[in-house]
Amino acid sequence: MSEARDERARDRRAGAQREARSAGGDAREAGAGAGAAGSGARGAGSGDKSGKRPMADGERRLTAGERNELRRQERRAARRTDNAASEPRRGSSQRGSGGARGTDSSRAAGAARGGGSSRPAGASRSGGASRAAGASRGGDSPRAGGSDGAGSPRTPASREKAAPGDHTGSERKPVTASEPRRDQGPKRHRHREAARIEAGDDVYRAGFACFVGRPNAGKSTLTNAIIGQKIAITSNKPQTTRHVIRGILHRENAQLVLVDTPGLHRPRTLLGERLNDLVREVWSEVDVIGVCFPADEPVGRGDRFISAEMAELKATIIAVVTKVDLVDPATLAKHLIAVSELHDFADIVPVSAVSGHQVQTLVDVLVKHLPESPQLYPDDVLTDEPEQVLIAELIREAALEGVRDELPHSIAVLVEEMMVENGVTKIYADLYVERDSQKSIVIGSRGARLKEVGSRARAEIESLLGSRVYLDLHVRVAKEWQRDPRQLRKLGF
Ligand SMILES: Nc1nc2c(ncn2[C@@H]2O[C@H](COP(=O)(O)OP(=O)(O)OP(=O)(O)O)[C@@H](O)[C@H]2O)c(=O)[nH]1
Repeated sequence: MSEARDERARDRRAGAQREARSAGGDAREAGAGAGAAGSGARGAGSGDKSGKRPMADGERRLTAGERNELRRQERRAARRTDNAASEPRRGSSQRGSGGARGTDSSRAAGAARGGGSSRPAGASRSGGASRAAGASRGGDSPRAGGSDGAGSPRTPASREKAAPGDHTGSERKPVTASEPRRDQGPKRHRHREAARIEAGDDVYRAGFACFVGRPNAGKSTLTNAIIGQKIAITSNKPQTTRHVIRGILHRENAQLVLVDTPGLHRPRTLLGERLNDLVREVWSEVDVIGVCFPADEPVGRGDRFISAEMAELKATIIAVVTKVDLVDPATLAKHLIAVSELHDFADIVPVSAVSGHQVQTLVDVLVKHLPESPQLYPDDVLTDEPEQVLIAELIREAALEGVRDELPHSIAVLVEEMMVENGVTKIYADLYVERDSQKSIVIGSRGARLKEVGSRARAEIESLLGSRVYLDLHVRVAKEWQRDPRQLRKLGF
């Protein structure tokens, strides 16, 4: 099955390359035309309005698809080199070196979070809430499994199929959650063993976790709060997240790879279907899943649906009650009880990503359920996402500000070209919408809105890259791109 998936992925990549190559010519022509036609559609940069670097005879710029493929190949090669270099460190000796490695990065991440205290912000809510969660599990529910997955009556069919002894920590390689651990044969459910070992032991743990939940539940904000850097964009528009983005938290005795996924939703377009497929693929590959329930909204049908979907997964499932800063303790207590009745969660953790309340506690709980494993990523890596993707996302986030109705869903961004000149990173990006009317809204009167979007995005990109940025934004119409397989491929879906 994984071979078939490999093959499909190869086909997709080859198709995307072909697509990118053929689209490259059109895009350049269209760009030149639009540039000449109206400066209103360009904005945000400073100076150098003339456009891109002149090409030498016979020279051709790589398209975004080709550049991404090149980077992917480079990353794969780098990982292979890392694997080879770290081979002697695998196994038990890994733990000692992991200790020394983890300290600084995890301290840095904590500092960046601006608090990082494991003490909950509101004493009454914090201790109370997590006790309340425990109490409601133990008291109101007949299931008393606690956090030990081994005591749980739930036994997914997939677990039964797994062959014993097929996985040891020393076999693990630095892989991404979207690239399944194919080299390991059938998977065993390591989290049971992990949960059996008390937190705070001297075991090195590493693995993948993700947050799921209805759109707008606070998944991306929580991911950023845990990683300590903005790796995922957020907005108050549902279905903001469209990419699977991995953030890596380094601790002295653990490495937690958080996979930010789009919210599961009823798909209305081909894009929606693809995003849902992506989410389910991630679910089947991670070690721990935190189902997010926003505390300020009653438990509803969507929450019940998602909780039911969890039952068949191999991962350890915990509940995360988000946005607790928005409700009073009594409302929170009721909410915790309602959540505990949805599913036999291994743990229930109330948090606020905005105030930082219990974020560290949540990290402890996630790590507790990770398997014993060697380090998966090098020390200083916070995300394995290509810069271009992060930058495109920051531009999209800026463009989402202040737009409403269907427009947020119609916006897509592709970074066409990036280069560094005299210490300035020059970025040429296209912002796609689906209709001409949307194009006028995004550009605004005399280009004012686009300029604002550019300034906001540029500030965020400068903070990401740590360098001065020149940003050239170009608005294009790609009719009905959310329903068009060709356009979707071009835009990276
Ligand atoms: N007050 C408060 N607001 C929060 C908190 N966490 C998230 N939010 C807000 O809730 C909104 C949605 O947050 P996101 O992190 O984008 O939600 P998401 O679940 O990733 O959304 P999708 O991408 O649609 O799946 C944003 O406006 C956040 O600022 C929190 O702890 N407290």
